[in-house]
Amino acid sequence: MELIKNYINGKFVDPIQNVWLDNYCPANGEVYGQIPDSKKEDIALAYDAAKSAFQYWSNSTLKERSKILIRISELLESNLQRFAEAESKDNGKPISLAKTVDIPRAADNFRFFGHAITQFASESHEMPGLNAINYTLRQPIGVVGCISPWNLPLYLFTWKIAPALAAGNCVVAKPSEVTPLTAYLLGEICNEAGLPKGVLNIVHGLGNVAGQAIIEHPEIKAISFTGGTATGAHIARIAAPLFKKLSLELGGKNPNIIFADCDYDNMLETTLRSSFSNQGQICLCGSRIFVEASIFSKFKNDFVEKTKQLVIGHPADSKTTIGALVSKSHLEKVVSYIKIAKSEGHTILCGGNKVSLENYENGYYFEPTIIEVSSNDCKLNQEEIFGPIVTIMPFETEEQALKLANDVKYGLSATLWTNNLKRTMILSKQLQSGIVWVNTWMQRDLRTPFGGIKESGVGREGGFEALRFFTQQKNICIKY
Ligand SMILES: NC(=O)C1=CN([C@@H]2O[C@H](COP(=O)(O)OP(=O)(O)OC[C@H]3O[C@@H](n4cnc5c(N)ncnc54)[C@H](O)[C@@H]3O)[C@@H](O)[C@H]2O)C=CC1
Ligand SMILES: O=C(O)/C=C/C=C(\O)C(=O)O
Repeated sequence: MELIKNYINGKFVDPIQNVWLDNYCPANGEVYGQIPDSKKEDIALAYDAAKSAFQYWSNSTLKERSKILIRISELLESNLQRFAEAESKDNGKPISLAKTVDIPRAADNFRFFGHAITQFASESHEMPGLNAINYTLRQPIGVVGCISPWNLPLYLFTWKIAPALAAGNCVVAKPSEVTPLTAYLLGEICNEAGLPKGVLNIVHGLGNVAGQAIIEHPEIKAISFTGGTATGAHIARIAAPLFKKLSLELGGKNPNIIFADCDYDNMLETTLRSSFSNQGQICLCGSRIFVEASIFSKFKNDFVEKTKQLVIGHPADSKTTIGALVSKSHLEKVVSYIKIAKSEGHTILCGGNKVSLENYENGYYFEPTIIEVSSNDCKLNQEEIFGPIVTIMPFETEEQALKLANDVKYGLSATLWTNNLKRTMILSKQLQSGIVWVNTWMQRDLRTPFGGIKESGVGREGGFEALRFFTQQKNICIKY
């Protein structure tokens, strides 16, 4: 049994009320560990530790912060196999993905912000003729809250924590209760890297209990959250009257627009990934595929053919390309969309079923699924499924493609496949999303602003945007 503990003030501690939650393995549906069911008093303890550490950490040199963050990054890299195995076991994702994407990116997050903080600067404004100069300090906020989801557990957890720490804040963080394991292991790495006690505190537990206590805490003045749109809206309702800074990275229902003039083979390979990577559980997945009518039928056949070749298997098997969904309840949510698809009269081109793997019959496996829809105005195209289900639909004109792409409440990312420069420029400008990829997908440069518009969130993560979020400005005007 894997017993996960809270990491508070540099130590691993039991939850104060000694209440625990079961942790399930998606690959076989069995309980394999327990995690703290932390309450308000655990968050208060973590807050106190963070507050005590703030004086030292906020005054530490950039050199010290940078050195420790880079050391954490190195330790994650040298523990790659251990972390990848833990992530794969806890989340159900293929080990190959955890090893090549999740854990390397978590390490990159620390290294990137370890360097970025040494380059972060603020402005000064001289007032010619008035003998005055303004300079703007960018000061750490204090104790901040970081709440992350289950789909890219350590990747997204560290994407928040690293800039918060780099900017001189102390952190109370809560990973998803569904995937707590790598966040727990991170505590060990932080101690080994010499992160002073209390600077980072990791508390495990339910969203509506431990998470709620973070967002309600009157002295935690900034919240960085990634997760579902409904949860984001709830957090905003609580945090706004408490005047907290908020960064919300929420759901998506991203269009993947394919024109006939694209580089077809690259498009097909990438579309396979943008549809089904991580079992479709990435907020950036292109779940609505719109294809120019002249290549629709070829695309449909080729895409179905390729999808059928994906290997559904145990996450620990290196040949597996489609692992298990994260939880039983999420599997049931995904299954419910097949019923909806049938009731809405769509055509299931492939997939659509749960999979019973030999020896792992209780695991949460589901076939990668392609559904042909005839309208964008249906639940399948309007609601975030967040699983291995994509829809395809033909379009005739650029204008129609744009209208279909934008006709949704979300606005996180969009992918465009074309070699027409003018079309690229016009559509990229008009697509309602925070991120547009042209002839690529999920090509990430950590310096760029990352986030969505509409119901996909507010605020931007990444690069200096994240460092700006985790600092507050103070303008000082000096007359001489
Ligand atoms: N990266 C993304 O965009 C994600 C989107 N989702 C979407 O959201 C749907 C629901 O998934 P959930 O696991 O329920 O996501 P969620 O949004 O409830 O969970 C994300 C994080 O928020 C925490 N949380 C939940 N309620 C909270 C509260 N009241 N106060 C503070 N923290 C709270 C959770 O414990 C978790 O750490 C998914 O089916 C998917 O459509 C889910 C996870 C990630
Ligand atoms: O690459 C990133 O920074 C983020 C990727 C994915 C998500 O944020 C998500 O799936 O929530």
